[in-house]
Amino acid sequence: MSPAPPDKAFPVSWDQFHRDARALAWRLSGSGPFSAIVCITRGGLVPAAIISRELGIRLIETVCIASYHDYTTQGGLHVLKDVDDALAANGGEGILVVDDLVDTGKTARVVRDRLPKAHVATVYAKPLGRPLVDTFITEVSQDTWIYFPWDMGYTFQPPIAQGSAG
Ligand SMILES: O=P(O)(O)OC[C@H]1O[C@H](OP(=O)(O)OP(=O)(O)O)[C@H](O)[C@@H]1O
Ligand code: HPA
Ligand SMILES: [Mg+2]
Repeated sequence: MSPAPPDKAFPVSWDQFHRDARALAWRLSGSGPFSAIVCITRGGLVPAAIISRELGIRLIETVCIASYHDYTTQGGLHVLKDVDDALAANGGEGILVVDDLVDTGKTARVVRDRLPKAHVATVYAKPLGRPLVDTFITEVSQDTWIYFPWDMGYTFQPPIAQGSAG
């Protein structure tokens, strides 16, 4: 049986995401210099674009990992594309790994095992995954689902008095 979906919702607008990703870049500006970004697709693509612009990092590599196949349910972890061997050669020293969030930490663990000396950064973090990241901006509880702007659209909201869940 699938685990219950998280109780709470944390919707993030494009404006909010841009602010939070830029705040992450500010925080990271004291930790570099970084020679390249390794972005965990797909979710890491958006913060990686913002951070690369802010920190002037133009060498961007991807590691392509998928595990949430059915909305909020995590399945087996699939590494669809690994990091380039040349970048991983010295354990990832001087490399910045970027993702949108860390939840259980399973995705970040795979990348850490591959790049043990890299600096791992996410915009959002949940408690189980938090030990796997070096830098993040906002923590939400484990029973919260983060709704990213690229996953959402505008829909009618019933008034609170008519039983809107909020
Ligand atoms: O800490 P974890 O429990 O491993 O979860 C975090 C990962 O889950 C999501 O990716 P997903 O597998 O949904 O793929 P996507 O980035 O292509 O949406 C998210 O973008 C992180 O990469
Ligand atoms: O809270 C989340 N939101 C979106 N994608 C995710 N992938 C793992 N956890 C989450
Ligand atoms: Mg992802």
